[in-house]
Amino acid sequence: MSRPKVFVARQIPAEGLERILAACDADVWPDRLPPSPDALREKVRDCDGLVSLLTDKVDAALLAAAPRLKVVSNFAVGFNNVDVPACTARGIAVGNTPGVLTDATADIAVTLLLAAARRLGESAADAKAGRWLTWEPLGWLGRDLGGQTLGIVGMGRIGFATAKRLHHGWGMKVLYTARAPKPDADRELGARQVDLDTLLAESDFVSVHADLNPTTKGLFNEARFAAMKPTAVFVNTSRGPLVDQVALADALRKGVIFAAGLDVTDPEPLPYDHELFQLPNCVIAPHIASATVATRDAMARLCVDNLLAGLSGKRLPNCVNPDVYK
Ligand SMILES: NC(=O)C1=CN([C@@H]2O[C@H](COP(=O)(O)OP(=O)(O)OC[C@H]3O[C@@H](n4cnc5c(N)ncnc54)[C@H](OP(=O)(O)O)[C@@H]3O)[C@@H](O)[C@H]2O)C=CC1
Ligand SMILES: O=CC(=O)O
Repeated sequence: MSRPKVFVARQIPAEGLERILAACDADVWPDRLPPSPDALREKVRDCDGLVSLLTDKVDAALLAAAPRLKVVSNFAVGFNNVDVPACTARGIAVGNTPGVLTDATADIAVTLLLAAARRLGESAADAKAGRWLTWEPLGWLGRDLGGQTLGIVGMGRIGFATAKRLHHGWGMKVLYTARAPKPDADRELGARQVDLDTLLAESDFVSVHADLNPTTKGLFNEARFAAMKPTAVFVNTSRGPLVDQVALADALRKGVIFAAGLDVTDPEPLPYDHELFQLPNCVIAPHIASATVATRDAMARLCVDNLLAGLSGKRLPNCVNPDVYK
């Protein structure tokens, strides 16, 4: 029997790649930069399976070019790069990698929150550039976390893990928005579900963890930043398009909010001359929240489990479109 044909859209950790190569006829994109849409379409033409990354758009045009495709295994928990309804309509199962990156991502949310609150990016840059003149009582004053109010927008896995760290570690009070109540968060953290207006008005720190979907796209606009405290710190580790970046830059420049920490932007990479990079009260990481050795290994395991299950006609262990089995 012939082996399934698979395109792997980038190098992934070796353990995962070895399992794919052992079971499939696999073509692995060798470059550091992603394949262009045209190259991706060409590569999947006769493939049964695709390992995609969040930088690869899996849309109707791609699916039309891949008549044999049975499974798309996304190497990420977020799957906004995949047109899931189009995959379902074609009977293509879509997999993602939830859970194994929750802790690493929550760690970066807390890191950015601290860095923004304590002006770490700005002060470290000043020190490196020769602007560390002396110890100053009024130099680089930031904001304390202890006992402050944290607003979690999207109390899913990563939102909960972030809230746990900040509640248990810094005694923060937790407010959250969610589409359904989260009894675990209420019980374990004494968290309170509120509407977004209340969260923005009452929170000292706002951390965004909702996935990118039609209800969250552009959620953080001029009015939402204006509704926050002038002392507020805003953190986004979810997806760039949840934020209107012109409005964010304005809010940071005018002191509408105190500071921001971002792991995600729109576009990615953010051009190095973008205004957000020029603002001293904005800390930007290049989408590194899941970037630990152990986390990327674990993501590779889940991703390959999904791929191999889909190729053999089995239910994916982590399937984002279970309707495909109806
Ligand atoms: N920076 C990085 O490297 C990483 C980024 N991410 C991003 O983080 C996101 C979250 O991941 P994860 O926590 O595992 O996913 P989850 O699905 O567990 O959490 C997302 C939560 O957002 C909620 N939500 C969706 N829309 C809204 C809304 N309009 N208002 C309030 N809440 C809403 C969902 O509610 P409901 O329960 O009702 O669906 C869900 O609870 C990913 O989708 C991805 O975009 C993830 C990993 C790494
Ligand atoms: O952004 C990363 C993800 O896994 O989603």
